[in-house]
Amino acid sequence: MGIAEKIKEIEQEMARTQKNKATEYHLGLLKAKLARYRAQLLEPTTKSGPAGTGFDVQKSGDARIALIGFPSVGKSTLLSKVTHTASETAAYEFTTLTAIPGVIEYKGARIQLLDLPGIVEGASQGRGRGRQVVATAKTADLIVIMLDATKSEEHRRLLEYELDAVGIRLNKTKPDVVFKRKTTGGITLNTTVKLTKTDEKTIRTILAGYKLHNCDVMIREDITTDEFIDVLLGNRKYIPCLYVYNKIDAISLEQLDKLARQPNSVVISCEMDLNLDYLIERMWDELELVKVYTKKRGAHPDLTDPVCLRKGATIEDVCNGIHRSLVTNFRYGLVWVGRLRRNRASY
Ligand SMILES: Nc1nc2c(ncn2[C@@H]2O[C@H](COP(=O)(O)OP(=O)(O)OP(=O)(O)O)[C@@H](O)[C@H]2O)c(=O)[nH]1
Ligand SMILES: [K+]
Ligand SMILES: [Mg+2]
Repeated sequence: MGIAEKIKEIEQEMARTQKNKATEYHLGLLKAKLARYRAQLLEPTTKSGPAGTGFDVQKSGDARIALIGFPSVGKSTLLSKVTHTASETAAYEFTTLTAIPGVIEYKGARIQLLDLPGIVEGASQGRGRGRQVVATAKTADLIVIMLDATKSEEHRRLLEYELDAVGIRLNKTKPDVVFKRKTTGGITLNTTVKLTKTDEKTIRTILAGYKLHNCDVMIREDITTDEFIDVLLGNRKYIPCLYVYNKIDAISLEQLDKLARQPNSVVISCEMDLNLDYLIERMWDELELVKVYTKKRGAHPDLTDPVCLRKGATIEDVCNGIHRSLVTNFRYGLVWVGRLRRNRASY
């Protein structure tokens, strides 16, 4: 049996199993097993080219946004509208066959927008382009899930599933759990909050399932069993996501209103140029870029040429943003903080 079939089997068993206190333990075991198989899926399998790696497009600019969606939702149309790059668009599916980078210039930042081939259900398990698309999504600072407003709402869930399967966690923060492996001493499990979504027994079962018999675990958040497995596997990517509904020119006002009210969602029409400026503004907000201006002693700062960095950037990142060699000779810096964005940069 291949890994894909094993995964399917476990998923079916999980679906069959009723969720209650008595089955929590069993479900925990299944989840651990499932996560292990999925991890295997991502490992290179053959000598002929590494499986699970993305398209070979250089990251450039201050941040990368990946366009993920079913075929023909209008990804290439969007790229052609908001960047100077033209990507082929057509009414047939799978028009785009590789990653096409374009650049959005906005508020002094250069943001790379990656047009990607459309994906369908099962992309994360396949060996072909779908796998490459989801692997590329993993390298993005923001994922735009693009949807056709005229099509089924189900598409959104299917795409989320495919991204989840390769370890991408959308619009989530890393669980607040400290996990340390040791060589002896058994398991020390501490919690600072009451666990309502999982319990100690399940946690211990999962640790045993991973043959982790010596470790320190400190749980500081009311996590789920899945989130605990994420911590153990450690290779999860926590990436912000915007849901973009295109082709609103083809739906009723009533439908439009419903879509627009969903969290993290933007409604647009590429064809009729509706809401595209607002989309760029929202993408910029989601990236939480911080602009750093450099200043010579006794002079005003140069406001024309900022160094753009992601939220959480350090002084070292600023140095590296200016020149690779700067950080080795760097002794101290003076920092003035202007208007802070929603989430502040830490220095
Ligand atoms: N009605 C309407 N049609 C649109 C809109 N945007 C794009 N389209 C049409 O949708 C079709 C597919 O557009 P593409 O940009 O090729 O879609 P894609 O997502 O890149 O497709 P693949 O590369 O095949 O995955 C084309 O016929 C476009 O003209 C829109 O806002 N409204
Ligand atoms: K198309
Ligand atoms: Mg395309």
